[in-house]
This record gives sequence, C-alpha cells and structure tokens, in this order.
Amino acid sequence: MAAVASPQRERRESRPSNNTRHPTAPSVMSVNGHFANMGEKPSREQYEHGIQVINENQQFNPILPQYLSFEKVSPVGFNYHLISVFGSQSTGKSTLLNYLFGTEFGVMSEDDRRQTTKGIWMSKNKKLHSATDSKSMAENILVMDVEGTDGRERGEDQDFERKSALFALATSEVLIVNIWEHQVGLYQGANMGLLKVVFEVNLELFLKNSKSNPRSLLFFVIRDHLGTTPLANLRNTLIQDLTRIWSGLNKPPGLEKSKIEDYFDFAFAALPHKILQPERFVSEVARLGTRFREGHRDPRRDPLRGDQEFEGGIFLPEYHRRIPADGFSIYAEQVWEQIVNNKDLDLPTQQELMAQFRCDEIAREVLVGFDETIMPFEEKQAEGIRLGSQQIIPGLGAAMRTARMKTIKNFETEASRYHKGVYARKKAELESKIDGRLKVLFQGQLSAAHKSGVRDFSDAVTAAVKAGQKKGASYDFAEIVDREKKTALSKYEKEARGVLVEGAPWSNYKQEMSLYQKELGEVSGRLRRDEMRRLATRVERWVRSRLGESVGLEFNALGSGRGGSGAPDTGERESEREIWDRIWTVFMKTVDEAERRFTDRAKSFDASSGEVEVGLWRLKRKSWGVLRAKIEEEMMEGNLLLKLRENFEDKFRYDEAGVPRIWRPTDDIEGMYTKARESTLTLIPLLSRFQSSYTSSPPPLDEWIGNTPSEATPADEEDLTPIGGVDEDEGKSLEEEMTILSDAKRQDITTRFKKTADGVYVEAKRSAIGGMTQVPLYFYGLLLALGWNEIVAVLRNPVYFIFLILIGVGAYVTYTLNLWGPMYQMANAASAQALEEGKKRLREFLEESNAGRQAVAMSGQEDILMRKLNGNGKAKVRPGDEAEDEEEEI
Ligand SMILES: Nc1nc2c(ncn2[C@@H]2O[C@H](COP(=O)(O)OP(=O)(O)OP(=O)(O)O)[C@@H](O)[C@H]2O)c(=O)[nH]1
Repeated sequence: MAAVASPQRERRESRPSNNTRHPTAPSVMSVNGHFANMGEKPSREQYEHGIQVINENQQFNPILPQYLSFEKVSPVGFNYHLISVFGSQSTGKSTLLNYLFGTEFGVMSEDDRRQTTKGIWMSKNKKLHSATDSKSMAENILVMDVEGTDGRERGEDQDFERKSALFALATSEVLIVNIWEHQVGLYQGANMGLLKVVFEVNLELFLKNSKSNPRSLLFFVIRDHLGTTPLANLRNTLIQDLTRIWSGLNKPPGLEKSKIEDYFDFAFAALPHKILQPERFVSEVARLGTRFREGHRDPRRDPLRGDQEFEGGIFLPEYHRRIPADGFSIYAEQVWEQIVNNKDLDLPTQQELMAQFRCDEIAREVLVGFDETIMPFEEKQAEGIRLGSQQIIPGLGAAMRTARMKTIKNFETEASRYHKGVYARKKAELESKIDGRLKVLFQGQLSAAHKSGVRDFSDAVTAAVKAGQKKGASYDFAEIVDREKKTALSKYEKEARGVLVEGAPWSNYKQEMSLYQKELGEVSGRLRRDEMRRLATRVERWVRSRLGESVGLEFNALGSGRGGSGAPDTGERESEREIWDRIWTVFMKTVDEAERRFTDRAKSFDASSGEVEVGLWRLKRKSWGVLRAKIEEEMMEGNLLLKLRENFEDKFRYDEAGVPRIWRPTDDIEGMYTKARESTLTLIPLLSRFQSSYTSSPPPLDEWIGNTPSEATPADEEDLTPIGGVDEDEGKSLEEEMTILSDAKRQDITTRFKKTADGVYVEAKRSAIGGMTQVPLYFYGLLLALGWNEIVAVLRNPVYFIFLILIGVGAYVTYTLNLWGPMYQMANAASAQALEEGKKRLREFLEESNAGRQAVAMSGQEDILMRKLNGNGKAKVRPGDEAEDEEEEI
C-alpha cells in the first residue's frame, strides 16, 4: 500500500488528513452537532469542501439555499443532476468523488482509519469540462457524499443508513455504489445489507407514486480491481446477488410481482488499485469521469448487458426527480423532516408542499418588481382621492400593462417548473392579487376620467354658448351639446382604453362608459334647462318691452287729443271703452309671438315636449305678471290722474276737429265742462276692472295659462308670483286679479279728478272774459262808414295824394332795405323815452301843485302841530302821548 501518488493527489489527500474536516468552513460546520455562524457572508473558502447537508445529529442545514445560490445552481431550473455515493465506510468514496468531480470532500488519513464522512455532504462538480463535455452537464452536477454504512461508529444501527438511503433516493438520479472487488459475491456482506435497505426504501418510497415512478441508476464502481476477474463476471455476480435480494424482499401488497428493472438501471465500472496502480487508477477514473459529464446515455442500451461501461453519458431524463433547482433546498428539507420524524414519505405531497412554498416565494419576489412600478401610481391616486382632486394619471395604462405582463411572466418562468396544479393555483392567486390592485387603479383612472370629462363637457358647452352669444349669431345649442358630448365620449374612451390591461378579467369599461354617458346626458339636460331658462328670460324681456310699448300706447291714447265732448258717444268713446279688449288682444298677440319664438328655439335645443310645455307655461305666467305690472304702473295714482286730466282737457279744450278752443263769454263753457267731465269720469269705473267691453267678464286667464304641467319641478315654480284665479291655493280670485282699482281708490281718484277738472274750468272761464278786449269786426265797418268823407277828401286833394304816395314809396324803400325793425326799435325807444319824459314832467307838475296845496293847508294846522311837539322839539304822534305830556307838565 505504499503511496505512489501524484503531487496533485497528495495535495488532495493531505489537506483533510489532519482529521479536522473542513476547517475553513465555519458556517457549514456543525459545532457540537449543531449548525453555527450561518449568518456570515458566503465565500469560496467557506464552501471549499462543499456543504454538510445533514449533520451527524440528523439535522438539516438551513443554509443549503445560500450554497446553491453561491454555486449558481438555483436558477438553472431542471438543468442539473444529483449523484449520491453509497458504500461501506472508508472504501474510498470521498476519494473517488474527488477524483471524478474535482470536489474536496474530506478523505481519511492513511494512518488513522477512522470514519471521516459524517452525515451527508454536498458539493458541486468542479472538474473543468473538456471540449467534448456538455458544458451545462459538467457545471451543474451536484454530488452527495453519504456517511459510510456499516459504520463502526454507529454500530449495527441501520437507522441512519435507511434514512440516508431514503433521502438519496428521493433526491438523486444516480446512486454510486462503491465496493471493493473482494466484496463482490459476499452476499452476506455489508454492501448487500445496504442494497437491501435501498431496495426496501425504494419500494416504500415509490409505492404511492407508482404512476410516475422515477427510475434510478445504480452505478457500481468496483474498487481495487485486480483484473483477474473480468468486470463482466463481477457484474453477473452482482446482478445475481441483486436479483436474489430483490426476490427475498418483503414486498408490499400489489408490488409482489414487481421486478428490480422496474425501478433500477445498472451500470458497472471497475477501477484499478489506487495504491498499487496509481497511474492506471488515475487514467481510469478520468475516463469514468467523462461519462458523468457527457449528458444523456443511450436509453436503448440494456443496462444489464453492457460491456465495460466507460462509454456514453449516464443521465437519463427519467432519472430526474423533477425538483427545480431553486426549490431543491426546501424540498430536501421537507423530505428530510419527514424521514427523521419517521413519517410516511409521500413524495407527491412533498412536491406539492415544495411547490406551494416556492410558488409563494416566487410570487413574493416578483411582487417586489410589481410594487416598484405600481406603488408610485397607487400613492398618487390615493393622494388625489384624499385631496378630492382626482386627476388622470398619465402613463398609468402602459405601466400597468408592463407591470402585469412582467410579473406574470417572471412568475411563469420561475414557478412553472413546479407541481402543475399548485403552480396554476398560485398563478391564479398572484393574478388575482395584482389584478385586484390594478383594478383599483383602473377604476380610479376611469373615475378621474369621468369627473374631468363631465367637468370639461359642462365647461365646453358653457363656453361655446357664451361664444355664440357674444357673436350675436343664433347658435344651435343641441348641436353644441352633441358635438361636445362626442368629444367627451371619445376622450373618455381614449383614457379608458389607455388603461385596459389585456387578460385582466375586469378590463372593460362598458358599464362605466354607460354611466358616464348617462351623466353626460344628465349634465346636458341640466345645461339645456339652464339654456331654456336663459331663453325664457330673453323672451320674457322681449315680452316686457313689447308690452311696455304697446300697453303704454293704449294708456297714452286715453290722454291724447282725440276730440272731446263735442262728439258724444262717437268712435272715440267706443275706443275708450274697448281699451281692455285691445290690451288683451295686444297681450295675446305678443305672447303668441313669444311662444312661437320660444318653441322654435327650444326645438333647436332638443328639448323634450314636456320641457317645452313647462317653458311655455312659465312664459305665460310670467307674461301675465309683466302685463299686470305694466298696468299697475300706468294706473299709479299720479299717472292715472294725469291721464284723466289730459283726457278731460282734450275733451274740454279741443273741438271736434282737434283745434284748441278760444273761450268766448258767449260759449256754453259750463255745458261743455259737464259733458267732458262726465265723459272722463266714465273712464274711472272702466279702468278699475280688466274686463271685456262686450261681455263684461274678465279674460279667461285660468284657461289660457292652463294647469301646472306634470313635468314642472319645484324649481320651475320657484320665482312665479301667484296669480288670482290660477293659483287656487293663494285664495285670490280671478275677480280680484282683474281688479285694478279698489272702490276706495276709485272714490279718491274721482274726487281728485273733479278738483282738477274744476281748476281747468275756472281757468277757461277766466280766459273767456279776458278775450273781450278784442275789437269786434263790426267796429271796422263802422269806422269805414263814418270816415268815408275823409278818405275821399284825401284821395281828391293832389297834395295829400302825393304826400300819401311819398309815404308809400318811403315805406316800400324801408321794407326793401329791411329797416322796419331798426326803425321800429328806434321809434319804440324814442316813444319810451318820450313817455318817460312825459311821466317825469307830469310827476313834477303834480308835486309842484301838491306842494302849493300843502302850503295853504299848513297855515291852518301849524299851531296844532306845534302843540304836538314836545319840549325837545319832537312831535307827539300817538293819542296817548298827549296825556303823557300833560302828566309831565304837572
Ligand atoms: N486500497 C485502496 N485504498 C484507497 C483507495 N481509494 C482510497 N483509498 C484509501 O482509503 C482510505 C479511505 O478513503 P476515503 O476516501 O476517506 O474513504 P471513505 O469511504 O470516504 O471513508 P468514510 O468517509 O470515512 O466513509 C484513505 O486512506 C484512502 O487513501 C483505493 O482505490 N484503493
């Protein structure tokens, strides 16, 4: 056994030979049977010897996932292989694996033959692949070094043996059985015991799973093959032994007839003595190693009849346990837990559990990316809702679609390798989770689009109406509404379509769209009602101005010059009597015209017949109000008195032809006055009541306005003043409504009018007397008759006649030179001056003559006057003064 080893081999073997295995792997080491320092960051050194998956205390190493990640195995899905090596203790298993896969499992020192491998170790193939190797195959081979059976340390206890065999079978594709050549054929030997265990647990394990029964490859590596017995013989011996073991197995019911080939394929290889033929050993091991890295073996080859099996890959797809690499740790842990706790190892259940666990994990991972994209939008939307200013979020749809697609795709990539049912369920869960959140965003966006759409629609219609009004042109309201509605709908649809997420069950906006449409309809209805109201106001204004004018004219006609009492009971009187008929006719005409205008315009709004009916009803009521107000205004006391006076004056002071009368004392002023006054007085009762001159009944206001339309809302009735005879509830009768002047007022007006008429009469009387200063015509005739002689004398005398002609010529010249005015003024001034002078003279003369008369009178009165002067020379004027004086004298 002298060591003839290569330097490389020496290095490999010497490292762990200090008997302290894996000294540089603290985090995967078991300290007193427990895993420790697991939180440290993994390093190459740390995993130099791989990882102890199960320690000697049968504990599972929880940092296995880190190791697999570290070795970059986790993301490879199913693209990896797992090989376990079994065999008696210290049969060079670790040595074999190290040679085959470049691993650095601890190898027992030559001097101290103690068990070295404790529990189960795992390491990734480190052999660089050759040009012929399948790269991925070579890279992703995981090897498990299982604690040797038949261990002296554990005595005859087969417990761990069974557990590790179960674990290896549940996870590995290939089981390398490492035996010494001299052990072949030793049916009672440790190896056969091990194989028996393997077969038993295999049956136990796959009993429940017979449908998808995974096969395994038992790869016998015969060590220290001297070459004297050909491998074929050894193989036959082994196969015979295996068949015997199989047939001796206590098979569970239903599997009694099962054959060993149903579960296992076999491969055989023999290696020369490592110590005695080191170089051959190395070369043979190297050859053997290539088989593990060549990918798939030809499945058609009969495993039981092969030759020296150094050729061809060994991994068949059917060996694969179909555990995705990233789920291996959790699967292995669950399996181990079941094994350790002696529970029935139900692999499908374990796979399902693993699938659940992993799918949840994957879902969590993919949701991180989803959150990163979607959360900012969610926050934005939530803030909008909180502040009550929900806005359309730009770019939301694209983000939603990308996030959903990516999340689901990532999940699919990772999780689809797992149990189909679990995967499908978890995918649905994930979808419902993300769709739930996306739906909120979707609906939020739709609601924002709805709100802003309605707002914009209302604003746009209002603006268009205003612009139409400004231009003065008649605009078509219905057209505006229609156009803006189309714009609003297409905008909404665009926004809604923008947030559609393909594949999401909620991704349709039909219902929301119809709600939106409905609201647009309501808004346009409201806008139309506003517009109708505006129209009604416009028409009412028109009615007011028209009625103001025409009714005003009617009342003015009462006071205008129509001739007076000279034509009693003629057409004028008739026309006065018919004032209310005319007003009613004018009113009806005006309202008819207004109604026509209103209806025409309302039609262009697309207003319903009910709305038009309400509008017309309001218009009639309002119009009556306008008329009533106008009448009130005209019949205000001052106005009425003025009208009566004018009416009276017209009748009294103008003749039938409308010419003003000039009163003569001979005129029958009194008679005319009485007639005119009586005629005007008849107006007062006439004007007191709005009634037909023919039937003496009030106009049929109630019939004309009609009943309140059923579609009228309280808002429609809000600003309407109650009308007697129409609004029964108001307790005002039609009679009252038509009463313009109350009795008391009538009395008052009558009295006041009479006084005014009296004033006019007195004035007329006075003017009749004043008219007497005029020279009567006969006077001129008298003058001509009496002065005839003088006229003839002047015409016959040539001197007088020439003088007359000269005066005529002078007058003519003065006229042509337009000098009459100045001359008249001069003459006026001269005469005024002369008059003034004359007056002055006369005043002087009168003063003088008065002074003479006073002088004569003074002489007789002097003593009396003297006597009346007091001591101070002051005259005593008052009679009482005399007595005073007398007293003073006493
Ligand atoms: N004769 C012989 N000895 C070998 C061979 N391979 C390895 N050895 C020696 O056998 C001893 C045990 O080797 P290991 O590789 O530790 O054996 P093991 O089966 O892994 O041992 P445990 O892990 O303790 O079960 C070491 O001293 C090796 O040098 C071989 O092919 N022939």
